Amino acid sequence: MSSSAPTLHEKLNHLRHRFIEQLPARLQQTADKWQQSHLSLEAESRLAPELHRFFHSLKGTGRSLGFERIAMLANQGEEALKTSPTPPTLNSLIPQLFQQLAEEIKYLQSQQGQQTVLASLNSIELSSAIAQPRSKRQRLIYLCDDEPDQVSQLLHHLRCFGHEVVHFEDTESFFNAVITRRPDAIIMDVQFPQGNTAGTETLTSLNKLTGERLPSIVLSSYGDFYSRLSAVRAGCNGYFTKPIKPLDLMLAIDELTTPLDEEPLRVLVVDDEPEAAAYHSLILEEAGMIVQQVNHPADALAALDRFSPDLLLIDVYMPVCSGEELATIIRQQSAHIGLPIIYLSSETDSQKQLSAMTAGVEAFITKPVTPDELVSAVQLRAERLHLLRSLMTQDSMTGLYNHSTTTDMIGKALAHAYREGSQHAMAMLDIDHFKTVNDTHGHLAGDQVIITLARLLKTRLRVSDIIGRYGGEEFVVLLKGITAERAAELIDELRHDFELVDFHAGGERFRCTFSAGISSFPNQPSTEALRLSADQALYLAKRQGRNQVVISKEHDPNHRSAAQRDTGKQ
Ligand SMILES: Nc1nc2c(ncn2[C@@H]2O[C@H](COP(=O)(O)OP(=O)(O)OP(=O)(O)O)[C@@H](O)[C@H]2O)c(=O)[nH]1
Repeated sequence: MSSSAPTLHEKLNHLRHRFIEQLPARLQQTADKWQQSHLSLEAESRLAPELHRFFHSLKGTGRSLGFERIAMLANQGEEALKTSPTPPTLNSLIPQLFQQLAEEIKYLQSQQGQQTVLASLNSIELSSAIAQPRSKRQRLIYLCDDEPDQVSQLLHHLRCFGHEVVHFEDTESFFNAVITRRPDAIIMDVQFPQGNTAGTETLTSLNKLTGERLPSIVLSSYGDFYSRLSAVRAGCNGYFTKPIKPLDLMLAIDELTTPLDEEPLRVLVVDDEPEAAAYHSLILEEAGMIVQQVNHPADALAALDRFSPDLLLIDVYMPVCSGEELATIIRQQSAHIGLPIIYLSSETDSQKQLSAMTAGVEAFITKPVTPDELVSAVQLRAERLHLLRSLMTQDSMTGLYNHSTTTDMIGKALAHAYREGSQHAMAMLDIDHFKTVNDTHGHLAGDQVIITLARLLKTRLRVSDIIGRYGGEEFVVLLKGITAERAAELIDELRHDFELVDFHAGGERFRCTFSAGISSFPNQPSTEALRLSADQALYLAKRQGRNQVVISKEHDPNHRSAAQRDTGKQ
């Protein structure tokens, strides 16, 4: 039985429960410390900063998660400590606040309280930018067409590039499906048994009913003026006459939706409050970003090197070291000079905000922050650095990592795997007889083959895998956390799909294949050893007849590749 992924509201609800669950123990611990500190004035003043931090973070996280009363009580505690009143005032106020907080937690844990929590949760508004992650690689495409030959060819190409495709043979079932679940794009045939423009008429009715113009591309046997006019009136974004070239159709789908080459933004969240860090991470992840959390400032430097974020989101108020101090430490390292930093704090005092900004941070966001505000603040500041970085690290033709970046990233991944004791596999891929492809069909057609293979790797492998263009028609992939055997199976599936892709040049149709060699870590303990070993296996694959995947001999001398097993080759 398949269970659907939790929605943002469900994840938020889980986070709120977790926050409320751990709060009584935290409150009790702080109350006990306060009780004991009464023994001396000195103990009381020693506890004051810790108590201030407790109220401050409770206020921030409470507000972010929508616990208004908890935030209000915490604010009273923070203000009382800030204005440093005489001990007798504090002595009566603090235990009173502890008591009120304990009552509020009890209420929130009761059935009635939980209903209130749910009601406030449902009031969280999510903009369409957040509800629909920008960078998800897979799109939902509805293909409505009743011509079996064309359909099977299109389905192969669309699925091969990682899209989820639902096929409808008639306009009625297509119509009902769109009402139930909106696709990212529609591919619609124009002619059906009901009429020569039944396809475009269905789209027109849908647009009227939904009040939206659904992204759509029309396929037609005719290129005449009136057929095209019917498509324009139905609000279609593209018009293809048959026979369709699937790769051209894929490009049109890309233009209709978000470009695939757009790598998601990477954000590092540093916050000593796990629930606050989890809340902000959740919002950014829902908007399609890759987020990593660090709960101790001392771990931030290692995380920066390992994760290479496009932006840092720091809580200003942390124990051990403040956000300002952390930002200064980071800024003092030349590698991170241009990294955008955003402070996140419940501090509303503008003077304090101004002084915090002296460490050269880009923005100061006051908690609680709405999902929309957080996402747009991060996007605004991170995208410029992200673009500059892409230009330096990516191969311009394919959008894959270039040679030096790939080597660099694999080195870092291996260092991490060595510490964690995990395993990785490396695959080297090379297009077969590529010189002949160029010589026969032209350099532009050759480029198209390279771009298509790059795209196939990008859409079908995991976001966490490292995919690089090593040289001309050679690619390298680090497949994380899997064995050489599993990697060979995965690459062999891609090999099989790739050999069925149709390319067109100068009125001719042609197909291409690739060969691959696989090596594995820690069998081969360094980037260079992995590369050499995978290269030897690739050489063997070429010598044995190409269009196959071979696992390095050093890995297992008795091993036969997945392709060899398929074809029974020795
Ligand atoms: N179109 C195109 N061709 C390229 C690019 N980079 C390298 N090439 C060409 O790729 C070809 C690679 O040829 P070889 O490495 O000899 O490969 P092959 O002998 O054809 O094939 P195998 O023996 O199966 O590897 C050369 O003709 C290069 O000019 C590129 O970016 N675009």
